[in-house]
Amino acid sequence: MNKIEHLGIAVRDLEVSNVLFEKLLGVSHYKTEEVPSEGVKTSFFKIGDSKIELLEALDSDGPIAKFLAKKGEGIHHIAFEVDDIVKEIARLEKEGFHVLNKTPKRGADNKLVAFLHPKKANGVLVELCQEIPLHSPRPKSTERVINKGRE
Ligand SMILES: CC[C@@H](C(=O)O)C(=O)SCCNC(=O)CCNC(=O)[C@H](O)C(C)(C)COP(=O)(O)OP(=O)(O)OC[C@H]1O[C@@H](n2cnc3c(N)ncnc32)[C@H](O)[C@@H]1OP(=O)(O)O
Ligand SMILES: [Co+2]
Repeated sequence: MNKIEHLGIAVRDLEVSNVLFEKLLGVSHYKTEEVPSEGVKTSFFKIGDSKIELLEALDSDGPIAKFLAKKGEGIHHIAFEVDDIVKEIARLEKEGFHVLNKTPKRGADNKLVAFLHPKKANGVLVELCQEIPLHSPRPKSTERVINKGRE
């Protein structure tokens, strides 16, 4: 694994939390993106080499809606950047982790992602992220780039 790619934070109202995090971090979010397959609407902040992903539930039965109902707002997952997600999935399965999706899926911010169950990771939901090469087809998720200058 290379580094922490982002921290995912579950929030009830993305617009309200965007304002809060803009005040906290002193920067604006650089994009919002819906990922309907995960039942989420996200916004991303970048400070230095670190990223924060805010996650609002798009529907009432997705992972964020369930998390908010059980635990309330707060840190939902930690995401690690990897170079080869397929290799990492195989390695982590051998190490005894419970990989929730053995085939990587499209995540937000141009990533392929896979998740490890918190029950086998000290109560932490872990996301693996691999950057999708630029020449790949666009993700199916809808994307609204706020700061086009970054792309
Ligand atoms: C935007 C795309 C992507 C990106 O590119 O960054 C994302 O970040 S998407 C983020 C949302 N998607 C996911 O979280 C997908 C992976 N998660 C899951 O598959 C499920 O949430 C789960 C982890 C398997 C749990 O689902 P389920 O078993 O249906 O829910 P329960 O509420 O019954 O929980 C069981 C058990 O696990 C504990 N739990 C649940 N979520 C978390 C969490 N985020 N962190 C720590 N623990 C968690 C929950 O409390 C239950 O524990 P017990 O009550 O002790 O049984
Ligand atoms: Co994430």
